[in-house]
Amino acid sequence: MAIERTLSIIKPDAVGGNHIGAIYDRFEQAGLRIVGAKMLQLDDEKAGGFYAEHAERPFYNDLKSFMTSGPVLVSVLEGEDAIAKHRDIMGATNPKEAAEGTIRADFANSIDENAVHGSDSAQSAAREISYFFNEDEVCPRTR
Ligand SMILES: Nc1ncnc2c1ncn2[C@@H]1O[C@@H]2COP(=O)(O)O[C@H]2[C@H]1O
Repeated sequence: MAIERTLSIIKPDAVGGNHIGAIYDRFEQAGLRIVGAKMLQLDDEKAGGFYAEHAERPFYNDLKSFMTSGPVLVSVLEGEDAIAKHRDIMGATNPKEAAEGTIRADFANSIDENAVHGSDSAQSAAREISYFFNEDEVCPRTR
């Protein structure tokens, strides 16, 4: 299987709930390596640009308000089949539909405040990683 990179966001609800360590633990237990990380306070423009594909959706303004309501932790995860693996660990977008034991089942309360985001394809991973990280801010493991 191919080694891939994917973008992870731990959203304001999960950062505020002090769940960063628990969520990182799930990534690492699944064999994903954290190769880039930073905490950011997004503003309306930065959050809106990230979610530009949803600009016409009815939830876009609420999504921007939520994503700017507190800091987020953005990370680059690397590993075999990382994009699909990360999405499996997160669970369904709507936590009410998320499988037992997934991050959203355990840490999210609603589809609007759903704890985490992950890239959904190789193309979106490339765009989303470069949206938040310069090349020299991603550090391949050397040991
Ligand atoms: N009906 C909806 N469909 C998809 N995403 C939604 C919907 N309503 C709110 N959202 C939020 O919009 C976000 C867009 O991508 P995320 O994977 O970060 O998670 C999504 C949800 O938190």
